[in-house]
Amino acid sequence: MADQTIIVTGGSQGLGLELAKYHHNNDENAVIIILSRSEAKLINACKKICNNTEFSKLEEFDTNKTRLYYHPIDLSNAGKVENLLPLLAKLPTIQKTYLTAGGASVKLFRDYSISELQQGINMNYSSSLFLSHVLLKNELCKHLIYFSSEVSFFPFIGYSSYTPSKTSLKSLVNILRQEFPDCRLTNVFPGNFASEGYAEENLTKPKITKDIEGSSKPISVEACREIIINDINKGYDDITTDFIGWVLMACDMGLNKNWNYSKFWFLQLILGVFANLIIIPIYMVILKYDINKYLRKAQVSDKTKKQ
Ligand SMILES: NC(=O)C1=CN([C@@H]2O[C@H](COP(=O)(O)OP(=O)(O)OC[C@H]3O[C@@H](n4cnc5c(N)ncnc54)[C@H](OP(=O)(O)O)[C@@H]3O)[C@@H](O)[C@H]2O)C=CC1
Ligand SMILES: CCCCCCCCCCCCCCCC(=O)[C@@H](N)CO
Repeated sequence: MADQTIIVTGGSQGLGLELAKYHHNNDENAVIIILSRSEAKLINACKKICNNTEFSKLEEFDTNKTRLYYHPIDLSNAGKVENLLPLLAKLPTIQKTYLTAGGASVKLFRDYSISELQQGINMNYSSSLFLSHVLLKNELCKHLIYFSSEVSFFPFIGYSSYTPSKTSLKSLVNILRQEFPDCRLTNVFPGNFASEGYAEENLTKPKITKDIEGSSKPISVEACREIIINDINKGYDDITTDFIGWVLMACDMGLNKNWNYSKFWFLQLILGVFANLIIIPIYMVILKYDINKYLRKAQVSDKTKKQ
């Protein structure tokens, strides 16, 4: 019978669904719980995870019946997340919680509505913040896995509603590592991978953003999951999923960095010093030139549209 629990937020699609599927197939003594906002999407995801066999609502928890559960919730709603406590407290030991919920809407800052900016904070920061609080405060989970992004090492044009929240997550994890030394806290910084969310963000992504992030070619969701699980199993806690992500992490020096948490960290240290001295200053000059050229062009086409 199942004697442990694995929770996946954002488990209704993309990487979250893939992680839930992986653990459902590979950890036979684990209860899997997926959380996200849309009940219809969650039910669909459960069908994919268990090949249309048994699954149930979290309120009807009974390990004799099934080990796959779903629970629709907006994780950016602090009150609703706090009300999860009685449901979480009666589960078998929570071994892992993947805080995968999140997503990007990618545009120029001036093109967002105020509510889109609010959504960016809700989806990418609050949705992980509040659940972390409930789990850590009540000592309910042994290992939390956060999903930031490579962009948290390098903020650039197009991601203004997203990057600041992902950088906040990175900062939060560094603080929590100090306060909760007995709980394992992993921070994943993925590069592009081909999820449903990625396909959608590409519909509005400005050309300049596509050009800058070109070196992070999208990998498949399965490949991304494999890298993350392998690295977690090897004991790494700051994880990137492609080469450029590893380089950007190396460039992101400072008091926050837990150097020995990442792969080939000593090489990162040397590269970081060298890049901060020479490569980055040159790259920033070129980047500024490219962005200004793009903005001038965008302005010209705006004006012609208005005429
Ligand atoms: N794809 C990529 O290239 C990259 C992705 N990432 C990050 O990795 C994570 C997974 O990405 P990906 O698989 O692309 O994501 P998707 O956009 O494909 O899926 C996002 C998931 O999060 C859920 N979700 C969103 N907001 C909330 C909320 N407020 N409460 C509860 N659930 C919510 C969605 O379900 P519902 O709509 O039903 O709520 C959905 O299940 C995200 O955090 C993303 O920012 C990082 C770097 C690159
Ligand atoms: C030494 C200096 C070199 C600088 C090179 C700069 C390359 C930048 C690559 C950034 C890739 C970002 C991928 C993650 C995007 C993401 O999180 C979204 N797709 C979310 O869905």
